[in-house]
Amino acid sequence: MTELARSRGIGLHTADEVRAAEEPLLAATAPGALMQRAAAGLATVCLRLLGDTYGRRVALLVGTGNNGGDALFAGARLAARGARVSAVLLDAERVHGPALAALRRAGGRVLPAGAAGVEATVTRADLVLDGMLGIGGSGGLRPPAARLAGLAANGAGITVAVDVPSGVDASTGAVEGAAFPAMHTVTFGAVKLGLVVGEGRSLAGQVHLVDIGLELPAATVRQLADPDVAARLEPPSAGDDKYSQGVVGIVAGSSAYPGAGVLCTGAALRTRPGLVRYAGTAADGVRAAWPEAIVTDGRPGDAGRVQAWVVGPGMGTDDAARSVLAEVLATDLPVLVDADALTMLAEQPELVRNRTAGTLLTPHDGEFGRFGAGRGGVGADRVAAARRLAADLGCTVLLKGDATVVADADGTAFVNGTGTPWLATAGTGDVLSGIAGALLATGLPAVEAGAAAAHLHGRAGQLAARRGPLLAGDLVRRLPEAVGRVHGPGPAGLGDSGP
Ligand SMILES: NC(=O)C1=CN([C@@H]2O[C@H](COP(=O)(O)OP(=O)(O)OC[C@H]3O[C@@H](n4cnc5c(N)ncnc54)[C@H](OP(=O)(O)O)[C@@H]3O)[C@@H](O)[C@H]2O)[C@@H](O)CC1
Ligand SMILES: [K+]
Repeated sequence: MTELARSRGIGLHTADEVRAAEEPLLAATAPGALMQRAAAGLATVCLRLLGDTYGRRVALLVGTGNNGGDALFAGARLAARGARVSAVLLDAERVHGPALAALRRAGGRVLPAGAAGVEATVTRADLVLDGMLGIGGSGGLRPPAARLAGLAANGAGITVAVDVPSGVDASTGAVEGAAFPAMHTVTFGAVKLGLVVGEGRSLAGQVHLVDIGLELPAATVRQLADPDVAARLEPPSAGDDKYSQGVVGIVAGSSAYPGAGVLCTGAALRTRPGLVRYAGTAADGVRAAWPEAIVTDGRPGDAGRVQAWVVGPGMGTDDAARSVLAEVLATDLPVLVDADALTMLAEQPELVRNRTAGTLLTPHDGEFGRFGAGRGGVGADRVAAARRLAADLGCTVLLKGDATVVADADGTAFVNGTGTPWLATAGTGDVLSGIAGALLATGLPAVEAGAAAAHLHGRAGQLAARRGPLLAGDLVRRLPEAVGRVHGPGPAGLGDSGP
């Protein structure tokens, strides 16, 4: 097995996939055994978070399904360790009976959601466990559940979601109205896709996976970790020269606005310093900033041989820009299309439909909406949106966001896990394009190059944000450290310990 095949990242699964995997396991195990595994794992995480359990106040928010059962059984385990546990029931008539009995046996207190003491119970708890809704939830939280989520948000305790924060769609991360704001989510059997994408990402907090013995099909959506990205960044070998490490050509910026060309070229150089070529009207600015680049103010065809192109950031949308875009897309090389080039491409999508080499489009939500398949906007399901545009154009789509999604025309997708809100800054997209273009030139398939680039970009952002507000140029400066970070400290134990 190759290094790349081994480093496939963490699988992310939908609620339907988890349900399908649960069925045979439920049939093959004793009744209630899976719930006991879930509750034991949940209680272990809560014990770790609480530290000393004796006398600590724990509030359970309990819904009508098995998610509530998990919370009650875990609460019984915490009560047995000396915690003062109170269960707030959304519906006292419909609650997991054996789990409620277990909590009562362990000395837990039970009160209905409408009782007078609920507000104090939830807001003064040291830990609030959200067992209102799991993968069986749908639509926005109903009012009693929404009220409890609000109390937990205003309380002082550690907030822990059981399987999924209530109100978050487990498969898409979408939220309609209120949701439980979790500092931690303890999830069972598989990491649900909705915990890492869309609004779900910030509501889930830190995700803890408890193994309950589920056997899932190979995931079609994955998240790369540092070692997975390292496996995609082949370091130069002894026999390499400046041409053999992958040469990227950059078409970005303009004479009036050279910044995008400078940032994009710099990011490519800092990712794969072997050789970067630049062709465009920001040539003077790029030459001054990056004497290491080979620069021409001519057309792409004048730049010399490259293995991949980046086209678009800050290049404008005039006739000259349109003709340059058409020239680059007519090559049989991988091309990354960003910013102004996306605006032009949305008017002429046929330019990419029949390309044989990889094409990586990197839209933000606004640019996404300009394409036919993107009309109506990205919507609540960001993975489905990226897949839709990729399938329509036969391309790879990197949809930027808090958790960037990269999807291929065949449905293979990655959700990025690194980054910081500080990345929402002018010019950071130009940097991402330079990184991804440099990786495309090394021969990585577009979906892999996009996923690895998003990860590196987020890591560079995290490193830069340690010093406060970041500028796009700070990302470029931090890229070598981000590359070093994903490779790890190495055998000698030297290197930056990271953020
Ligand atoms: N299966 C297994 O082996 C294992 C499963 N496990 C656990 O089970 C969980 C799945 O359990 P589940 O299927 O019982 O569904 P669950 O998420 O508890 O919710 C269903 C209830 O919610 C209600 N409801 C729905 N929408 C709502 C809304 N918007 N606002 C308010 N209420 C709403 C709905 O009510 P109804 O619509 O019927 O009135 C229904 O009664 C899973 O996430 C994991 O924690 C683990 O123990 C491991 C083993
Ligand atoms: K929950």
